[in-house]
Amino acid sequence: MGRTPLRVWATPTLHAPPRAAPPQVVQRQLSSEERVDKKDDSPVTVADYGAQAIVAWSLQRSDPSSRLSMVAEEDSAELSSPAGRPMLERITQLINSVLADAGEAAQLSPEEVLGLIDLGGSQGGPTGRHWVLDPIDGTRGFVGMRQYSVCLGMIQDGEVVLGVLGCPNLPQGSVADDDGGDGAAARCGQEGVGCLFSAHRGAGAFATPLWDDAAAPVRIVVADVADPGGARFMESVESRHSSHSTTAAVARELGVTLPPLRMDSQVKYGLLSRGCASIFMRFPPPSYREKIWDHAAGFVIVEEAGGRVTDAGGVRLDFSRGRYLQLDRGIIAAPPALHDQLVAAAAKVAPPAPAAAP
Ligand SMILES: Nc1ncnc2c1ncn2[C@@H]1O[C@H](COP(=O)(O)O)[C@@H](OP(=O)(O)O)[C@H]1O
Ligand SMILES: [Mg+2]
Repeated sequence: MGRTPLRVWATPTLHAPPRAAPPQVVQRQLSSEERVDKKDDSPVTVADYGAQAIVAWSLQRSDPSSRLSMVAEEDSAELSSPAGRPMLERITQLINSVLADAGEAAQLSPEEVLGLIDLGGSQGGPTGRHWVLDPIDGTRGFVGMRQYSVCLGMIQDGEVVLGVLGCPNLPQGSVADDDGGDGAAARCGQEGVGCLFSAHRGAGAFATPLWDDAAAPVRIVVADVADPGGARFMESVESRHSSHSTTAAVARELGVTLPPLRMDSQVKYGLLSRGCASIFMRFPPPSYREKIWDHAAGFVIVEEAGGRVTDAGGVRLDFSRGRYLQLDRGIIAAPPALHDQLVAAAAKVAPPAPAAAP
């Protein structure tokens, strides 16, 4: 990966002069005018919109001859009204400062920014090439000064073939229990913090320091753990996103004794791929529909690191059905030696709901 705008957006201030507006700066200085709550009550910030526009700009420029299909989280609805104008102008200013810092001559207008954000409205599907973007995954973590990630995947004819996870607050070494908590952001920009995970289908999974263009990517593999007694499991920080009581019950049933590692965003897939933990579980409320941008990049990275990612019934995730995943209960990811045991434990403590009577 060269010095792409995606990497520039995620460059910490310690290693680059603060002319640009990397997300750490935006994260630390986030004001109440720079975030709004969406209709579903989840937050969105200038960083979410800015990252979506700049990735769309970059993808479009990389292949101007083809029509870009991008399935992405954000749309311009909140920014298009007069009330959204100050936020749109702030986003435009941030983007233009990132572009200038990257040595790009281009400067965007607010209207161009709206157009770029709305390039993310593709429906995806089983044929053709679709980019899948979560510009800031874990926005609650971003707002709460915890973990978050910039997640880009590529689907080709229904299969995720490429994935990149930029994790600006994630330590490059071992991750202790408190690394997902409030201490994480205090360390961002420090030596040894900030990871880029990537995978190309059939070519393995790799990790590299996020801001060091010269560092060679290192091949990563999932932990070789078959004994649940030595396994560490990960879950969301937010119990409203994934039931902590269900994961605890599955872990108990399996014989996992270590406490959970709670982290925001797809950094969990990165940590699983790097062998820092051996299980990821997610049990959202039954009415919730998981979106493909929350899993596509992490999915291919875990698979290329030798892991399995399925729904709670053991069926491999299917990214060919549009913007949503169709899941049985939730998501389970683990090395093969643990995965079957996990599915069996989930079937015992969180069985599928009985089919509705005809
Ligand atoms: N009620 C809910 N149940 C499950 N997931 C939810 C949810 N509300 C939001 N999410 C998703 O959970 C993601 C964060 O996952 P995690 O809890 O693992 O950090 C959010 O991504 P965004 O932050 O990109 O919106 C959002 O897509
Ligand atoms: Mg997300």
